[in-house]
Amino acid sequence: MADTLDDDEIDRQLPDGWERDGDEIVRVYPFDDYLDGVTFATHVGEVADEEFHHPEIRIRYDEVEVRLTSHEAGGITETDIRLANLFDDERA
Ligand SMILES: C[C@H](O)[C@H](O)[C@H]1CNC2=NC(N)=NC(=O)C2=N1
Repeated sequence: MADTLDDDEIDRQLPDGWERDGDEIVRVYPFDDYLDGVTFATHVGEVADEEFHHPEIRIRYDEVEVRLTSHEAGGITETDIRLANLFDDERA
């Protein structure tokens, strides 16, 4: 099981655009078109399933919110940081 990161490690490793919210990291991705957000959410889901590490995804009419935490570890781990970067690549 992965070890959780401490506060300093999280602050140092959090990718640009992501914020910490308790035991989760979160990013909101804006979209002009609702279906572009839906497509992005699908790509996030595909990456998550490939990596077997699953975020919470909330699709709103003009944005998609993605939340990551490592449930089994009980906090934020390197896996969450890695997935955050992978999701950002899907947006690029
Ligand atoms: C049983 C447990 O859900 C699985 O081992 C995997 C699936 N996806 C997961 N996703 C996340 N975010 N955290 C986990 O600990 C996790 N565990």
